[in-house]
Amino acid sequence: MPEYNTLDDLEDGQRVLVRLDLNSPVEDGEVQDNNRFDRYSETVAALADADHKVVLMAHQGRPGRDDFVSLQQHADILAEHVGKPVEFVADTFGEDAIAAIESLEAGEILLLENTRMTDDELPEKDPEEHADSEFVKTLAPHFDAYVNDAYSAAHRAHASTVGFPLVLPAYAGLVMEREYEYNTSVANKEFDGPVTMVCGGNKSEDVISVVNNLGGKVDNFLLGGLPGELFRRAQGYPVGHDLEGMDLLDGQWDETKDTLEDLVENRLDEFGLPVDFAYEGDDGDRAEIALEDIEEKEDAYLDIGHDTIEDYLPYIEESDAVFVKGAVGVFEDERFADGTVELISAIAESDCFSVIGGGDTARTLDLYDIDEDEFDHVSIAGGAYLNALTGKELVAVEVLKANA
Ligand SMILES: Nc1ncnc2c1ncn2[C@@H]1O[C@H](COP(=O)(O)OP(=O)(O)OP(=O)(O)O)[C@@H](O)[C@H]1O
Ligand SMILES: O=C(O)[C@H](O)COP(=O)(O)O
Repeated sequence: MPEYNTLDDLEDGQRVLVRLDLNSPVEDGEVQDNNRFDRYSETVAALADADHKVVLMAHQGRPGRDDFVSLQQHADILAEHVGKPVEFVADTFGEDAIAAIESLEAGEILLLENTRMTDDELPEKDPEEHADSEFVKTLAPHFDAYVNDAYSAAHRAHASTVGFPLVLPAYAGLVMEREYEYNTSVANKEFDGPVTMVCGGNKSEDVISVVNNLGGKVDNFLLGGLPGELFRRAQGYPVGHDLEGMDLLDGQWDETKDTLEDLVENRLDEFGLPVDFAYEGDDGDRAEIALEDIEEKEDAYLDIGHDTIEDYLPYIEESDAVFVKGAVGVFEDERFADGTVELISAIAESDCFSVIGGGDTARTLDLYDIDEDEFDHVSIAGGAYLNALTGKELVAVEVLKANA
């Protein structure tokens, strides 16, 4: 029984305001199609098919950054995925927006302008304060219901995520429902056999947070990416140093050194750590070096090596549940994708319960043609996925629950 209202509780034929998370990569001003559009098209189509007047809100980028652009292109991309027109109005809650909302017929879809283009959306505030903003007070009377499907923005207390559910009957959308159920499963579900988590990426803080919060739930943490190097550095190996002109590892080392040293001293039996690394050889090809042969760091290590992959595979094969947080190498470059692709493929082949995240890592499936259906869940969230894994509440989900 869900702890919040879902689309099953929503009567047909209403005026529905829907919060999506269409935040996407923008390259040279062009919004890049990605799996968020595909996922959201299901919710949007379901609402349109139920004869609702469907008005969508979403954000793109952050003010001051290059990716802070209009949602005009998002409307066109979404329309392709939904298979129906998606109107766009370049206004958030002014006269043009209201006119466009009021002229909508049952089953039609309208996307409003980037929510972060109104000052009322940011910064983080209490739901009550957001509910009292002009943005919420102006738009809400034009609707019968609010649907939040923006799971990946559910850790943000913004007007569009926490203000509207205080003044309108609120429902979780299809993406929200599925993400919430699966991403909290490592914290809330019981598994009969071993539970393994593959942790990589480029943020050691994220991995420390996962390791500290899930010690009792996860039996094996298989480490790669930057955290893999820094855990080895904490044991005294000369890895995890920045090369000239880079600033990824040494800064993180300064911030996390004490915690990492404590973890490798006291909880070593929970960790799988790299025994070899891949780097770019003189000819530009992938080269590998064993940890024990590294005398002094001379190269940037961009993937776990094949001996490490072989060490890790049995853990995956023997687990009842496997979760992924972060890629174990720079998978965007084919030369350094072996670790990530081989581990994720092994999860796909196993019949264990499996969840793949976060935002960057899920792209591996698209890039290397790995079928999403092989996993129980592939998350499209980054920060919200991390919060859910580590048992932290998501403010927008809590507001939905309070409104149920
Ligand atoms: N050894 C490495 N050196 C540098 N970058 C690495 C290394 N291993 C993995 N990465 C990079 O880490 C990135 C993914 O890291 P991140 O921690 O952001 O994971 P994520 O959870 O998938 O994403 P997000 O939290 O942004 O949603 C990838 O883009 C990958 O290229
Ligand atoms: O893409 C995301 O992870 C979400 O949309 C959150 O974006 P934000 O970190 O800019 O709030």
